[in-house]
Amino acid sequence: MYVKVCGLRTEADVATAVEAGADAVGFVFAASPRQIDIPTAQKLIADVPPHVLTVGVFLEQPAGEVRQIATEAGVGMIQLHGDYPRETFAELAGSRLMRATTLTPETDVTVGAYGEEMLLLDSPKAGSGEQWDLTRLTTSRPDGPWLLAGGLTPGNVRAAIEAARPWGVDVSSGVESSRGVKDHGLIRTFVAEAKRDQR
Ligand SMILES: O=C(O)c1ccccc1NCC(=O)[C@H](O)[C@H](O)COP(=O)(O)O
Repeated sequence: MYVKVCGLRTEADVATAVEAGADAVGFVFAASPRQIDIPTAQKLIADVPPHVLTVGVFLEQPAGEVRQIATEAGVGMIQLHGDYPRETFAELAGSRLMRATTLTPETDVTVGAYGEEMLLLDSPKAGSGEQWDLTRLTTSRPDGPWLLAGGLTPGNVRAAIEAARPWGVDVSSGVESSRGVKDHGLIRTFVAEAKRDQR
């Protein structure tokens, strides 16, 4: 099970996620209590070993701004939230991309449909800690490298994996003690639970 821990803001957050066995770590550049600036991101990313993917998170920011921040910060992948058209993905081609979207009857759930390498199915309010109805996956479900997000916690991630059978999971709110503040014990428990029976 691929595990991404998102919204990291401190060296201790990064060290904890890496030591816990996270496969990817996320840094938020969108307006958010979790937002970090480029110099901080550069410093944190320098501490991430090469086997762990670094992901920059953006929400409805223009492609030029996304490219500039991602390049300066040195992230390995760009995660795009919002109503980005295929043209924006084409503009950012050359970077590794993750398309973050909600699941509606109209959602194209084919991984790569927009040129992305990974797909993230999230709640309508990204980073809110709100869960969504996983039974919607019975009529339409992706295949390949797709991550489930939205209100996952150490306590519900196993059940969510069994219900949705994702390729990976992504968490932010569920491993925080308060909004934007990571709880290192929760990060360790979340990663262990998500990867349980698979090590
Ligand atoms: O975290 C934010 O504040 C945020 C703001 C704007 C766009 C995306 C944002 N976060 C994305 C993520 O952290 C994850 O990909 C995911 O949505 C986590 O959801 P949750 O575990 O429910 O917080």
